[in-house]
Amino acid sequence: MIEIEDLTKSYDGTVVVDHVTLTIQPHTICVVVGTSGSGKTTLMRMINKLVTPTSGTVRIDGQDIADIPAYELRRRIGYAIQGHGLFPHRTVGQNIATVPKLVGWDKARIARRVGELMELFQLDPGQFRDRLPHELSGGQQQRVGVARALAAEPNILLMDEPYGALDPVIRAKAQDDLLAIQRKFGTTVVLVTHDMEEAIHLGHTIAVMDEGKLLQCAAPAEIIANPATPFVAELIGTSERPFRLLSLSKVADHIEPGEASGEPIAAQASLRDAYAELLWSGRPALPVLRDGQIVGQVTLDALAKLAARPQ
Ligand SMILES: Nc1ncnc2c1ncn2[C@@H]1O[C@H](COP(=O)(O)OP(=O)(O)OP(=O)(O)O)[C@@H](O)[C@H]1O
Repeated sequence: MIEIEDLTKSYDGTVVVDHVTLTIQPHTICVVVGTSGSGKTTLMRMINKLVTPTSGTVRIDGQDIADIPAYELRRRIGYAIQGHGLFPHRTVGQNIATVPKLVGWDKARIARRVGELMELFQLDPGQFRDRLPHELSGGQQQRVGVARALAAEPNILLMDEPYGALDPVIRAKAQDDLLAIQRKFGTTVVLVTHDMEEAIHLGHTIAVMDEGKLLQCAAPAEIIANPATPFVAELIGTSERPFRLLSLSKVADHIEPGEASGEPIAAQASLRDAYAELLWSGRPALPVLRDGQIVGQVTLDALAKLAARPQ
């Protein structure tokens, strides 16, 4: 658990993080959103001591980080940043091995871990281990950046705009990779982004910041239904609210009996995708496909009810 209590950072008298109190539960993803300059990165960097707070405390599993040496924090907390921050003259293998080497793992264990992570991120070790970062695509570099952050098996991962530079298709894939990895390892993730869509897709909780202050921290559905301030409502995008609600659920959870006609939709698709397909194809219902079988239908009527303002 990460407990941030009354945390403030000022530079030359200008407050950039303003008395923020926030608890991040273990094994969850907390996404920090807000406009540019609202203090998101500064807040996150106080968790791994890259920035020293002016006042307030951060506790990790009950321990004040002021009492934890920086090298130990670096092992416990992975850090992935926009632009990947890879060392340009080190190979992919050497980049991923950075922290395990720092903390003194033996060679065989490091080699095993590098291989395991490369497989996990679908980078064939035979093909990619000895390449330099500039010999990779942007999406591959991004995966190496996250693999490097996870190398020493940290139980906390901090990510600062990790997908900012990726095109939408690769970005969606990278987000799904993160969700799968987070589920597999139970890592506690704090992720900073400008993108509300990304926050809703990834976050168990969303923390909204403006001018250094934390305006609201809640589950996505709660933030959409009950934004705490007009600024939070604006950030969600008033006209987007129904679609954002639909994007939170899967078709699998809203299958009805009955036989619809035409192209089926996958049970794993989001309701938002189903809604788009219903409108686009002009059908009142879509057959739902799970494990190669049609298992029922998803209907326009049901989606319209789900997208309506929560009572
Ligand atoms: N080392 C520093 N010295 C002085 N001011 C700083 C320093 N680091 C950050 N700031 C200021 O603190 C404020 C918050 O910066 P921060 O990077 O935390 O915002 P952010 O929400 O992450 O922004 P962005 O989304 O643009 O990255 C900004 O006004 C920035 O100029």
